[in-house]
Amino acid sequence: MAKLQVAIDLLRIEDAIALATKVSPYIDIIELGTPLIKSEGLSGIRKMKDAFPDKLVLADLKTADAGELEADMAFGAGADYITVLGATGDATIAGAVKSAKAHGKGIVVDTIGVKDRVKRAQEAIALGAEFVELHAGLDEQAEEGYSIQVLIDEAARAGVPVSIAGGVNLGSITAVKQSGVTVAVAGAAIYGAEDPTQAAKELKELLEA
Ligand SMILES: O=C(CO)[C@H](O)[C@H](O)COP(=O)(O)O
Repeated sequence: MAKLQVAIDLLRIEDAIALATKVSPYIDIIELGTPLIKSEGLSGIRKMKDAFPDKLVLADLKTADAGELEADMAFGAGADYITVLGATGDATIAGAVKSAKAHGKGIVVDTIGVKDRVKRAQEAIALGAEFVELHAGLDEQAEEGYSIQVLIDEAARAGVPVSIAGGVNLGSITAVKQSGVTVAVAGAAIYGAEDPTQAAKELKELLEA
């Protein structure tokens, strides 16, 4: 069964925890988005984990260098997963994986900006990542002609554990699920919904259908 991850792209940890409180019954992984971490720092990760000790907490660090050090910092603050950029070198991914193994946690490699996402996903799993995020970021989503279908097609042929992020919503989540993903990531479809609790509930139901 695929997991549901909420990407919280808010700027204040109080707002993020309030949102997580509303949606957590339907969520497997709570993601602190990159802007939230830049705004609140490592203490934001600690506050979220303290508020939800039984949930998996993902810190979307998008680490580009010093993989082992940045992973140590976030795992020390309570993260269960961190993201490392697939666009960076293998040594950075390997360093973060070393830290994850030492802490009993996991690395997620984010393919944002990577030309051949499927090839890089396979390489990242070989390096020890737990799963790879096939990701079209907010800027790519805003480009004319963007369709999540590209990610869905890539997930179906990846042959390794992947998540999809970039426009997962009530209209797309069934196709996302059918592509065989390990995790479906929904940000705006939840935090931007009029009723985030209902949105999370419906997304979870479609994922489990
Ligand atoms: O990591 C991100 C941006 O870099 C977003 O959290 C991720 O893309 C979620 O997107 P959406 O709001 O479309 O679900």
